[in-house]
Amino acid sequence: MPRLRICFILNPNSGTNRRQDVPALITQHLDHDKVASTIYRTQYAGHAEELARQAAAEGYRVVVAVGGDGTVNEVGRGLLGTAAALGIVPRGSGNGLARHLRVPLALPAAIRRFNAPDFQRIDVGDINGHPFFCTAGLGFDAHVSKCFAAAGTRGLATYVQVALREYRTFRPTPIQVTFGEKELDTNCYILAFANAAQYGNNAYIAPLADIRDGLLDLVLIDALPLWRAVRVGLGLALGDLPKSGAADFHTARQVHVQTATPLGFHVDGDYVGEASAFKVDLTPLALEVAT
Ligand SMILES: Nc1ncnc2c1ncn2[C@@H]1O[C@H](COP(=O)(O)OP(=O)(O)OP(=O)(O)O)[C@@H](O)[C@H]1O
Repeated sequence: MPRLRICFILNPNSGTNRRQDVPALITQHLDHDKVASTIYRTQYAGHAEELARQAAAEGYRVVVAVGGDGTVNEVGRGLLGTAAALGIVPRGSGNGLARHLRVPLALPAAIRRFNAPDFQRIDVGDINGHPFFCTAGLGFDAHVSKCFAAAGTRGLATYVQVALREYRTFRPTPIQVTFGEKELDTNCYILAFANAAQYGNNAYIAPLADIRDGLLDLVLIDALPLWRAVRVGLGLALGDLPKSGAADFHTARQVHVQTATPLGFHVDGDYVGEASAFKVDLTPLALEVAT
């Protein structure tokens, strides 16, 4: 049997547990009779996408993102349209896609999975030309991801701190949302597009989202008074937001959004920028993953 060729793409800056020596763990936990592996290290933001595309062109069957959802997004983007499958060694602070795909969070166990991986395909979302694999969103979640990036420290505690601080001043924006036969004139506090069920850290924004159903789960929160903010927080933690009545849920393959004033958006937790028109769609089963 020829050995499975795997390329690991390591973001040296990701996550809160940077001290773990990933190359040593790969040497220790891969079965080198079954797997031939290489490690590429990213040198700048965006580099993982280029390295992933290069690894796919070099014939690697699996290209593994070693990092958080930002690195997973870059590697996934680089692999779209190629014959290589995406793997994940989760080393971020949220690890939304890894958690959704039930990749072990402990690095040795995650690495050992590549000795005999399972292959499956997942849907891929796109917002204004930016692919996403886990979630994208407009409004408060995007605003918090922008402030979080500027916060200097990572992790859930910083995220919650930033969200609580920004909650005091963030205001909703009037929007028009069109999908299928529906047209909603509403306000956007948060409009999330979920391919996977969670933002990361087991915060379940769309607990019923199926990453293989050919549909995005839309989660709309038009206003967030304190009572509802508490219920949304609980719903994220308990995974019962759809039952809570604190958010509206829809499913769609394609969505158009017009906003009264420019609104920030994120893909997979990384802030992208502002726009006042959004086209969001989903391509079914567009990416192969190895888990
Ligand atoms: N060598 C590098 N130098 C600077 N930035 C990098 C480098 N490699 C990758 N990046 C950028 O770092 C960003 C954050 O990485 P990543 O998401 O993997 O880690 P994280 O932010 O700690 O995890 P999480 O997204 O789970 O919070 C990525 O979007 C990527 O663009």
